[in-house]
Amino acid sequence: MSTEPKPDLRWKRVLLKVSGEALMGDQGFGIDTRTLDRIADEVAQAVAIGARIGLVVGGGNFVRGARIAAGGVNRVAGDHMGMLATVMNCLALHDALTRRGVDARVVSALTVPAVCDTFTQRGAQEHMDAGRVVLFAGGTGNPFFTTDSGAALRAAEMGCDALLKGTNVDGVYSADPKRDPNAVRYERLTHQEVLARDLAVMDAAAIALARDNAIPVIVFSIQQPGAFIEVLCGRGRATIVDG
Ligand SMILES: Nc1ncnc2c1ncn2[C@@H]1O[C@H](COP(=O)(O)OP(=O)(O)O)[C@@H](O)[C@H]1O
Ligand SMILES: O=c1ccn([C@@H]2O[C@H](COP(=O)(O)OP(=O)(O)O)[C@@H](O)[C@H]2O)c(=O)[nH]1
Repeated sequence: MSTEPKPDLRWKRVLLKVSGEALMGDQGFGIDTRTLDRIADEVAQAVAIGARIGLVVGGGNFVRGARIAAGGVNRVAGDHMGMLATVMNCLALHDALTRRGVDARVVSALTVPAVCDTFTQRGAQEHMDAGRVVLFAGGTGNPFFTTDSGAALRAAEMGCDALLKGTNVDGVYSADPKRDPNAVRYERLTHQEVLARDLAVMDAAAIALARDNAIPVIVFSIQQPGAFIEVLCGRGRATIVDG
């Protein structure tokens, strides 16, 4: 048994949202297995230091309903495709976690019984309470929603201490930092400030749900190796949205 002292966790029961695009790594599409393995390593490390983890994975590395609809496909069909993309990402991450000996389950809001269990609040809660990593596939299970909203919903249902948004940027900025080189990064904001200033790092429905349930949202770069563990311990480069 390791004699290494375990670091103190600032957040013990968390919902980690990983954007689909983050899984692409440097590729333009799909899953980069090196990135997948690194994220699985970090989740395994978090479990080893005592964190309870629910995971919502996006699907933007494969399909976004709105983008498909812009090309003429029916929006609901496009959103169903997007939700199926989240199932694929969860299956990949589940496999990577299982290979590391982490006890994990995929539960989907969009029922695909041949490949994973169907989400129920009670079943998922039991898994989390037992220390299993729960991968929530299918977002909310409804078209016209996003996996950010799915993440806020599951964070509330699972009684999580915080919603950790692991994305491609290292926090919330005054404007989209990918478009505006003069955008300023914030250390701390309230949910209400994010909504009032229309800071588009997360959709408004997700921020409002987190606000209404007093769930802090922490935005950090999942691209940065080690950042997830740092954030779990209350350190590292991130924006905290709270209060
Ligand atoms: N005010 C902002 N602060 C930080 N990031 C922002 C902001 N506005 C827009 N973004 C964009 O939001 C993205 C993060 O959201 P995410 O859900 O991971 O990706 P997407 O919205 O493409 O699915 C970043 O890649 C960033 O370019
Ligand atoms: O509750 C949900 C969650 C997701 N989606 C669909 O799945 C796609 C992928 O999710 P998202 O865009 O949130 O993924 P991310 O941007 O995090 O990769 C979305 O574009 C939607 O088409 C949906 O219809 N309902």
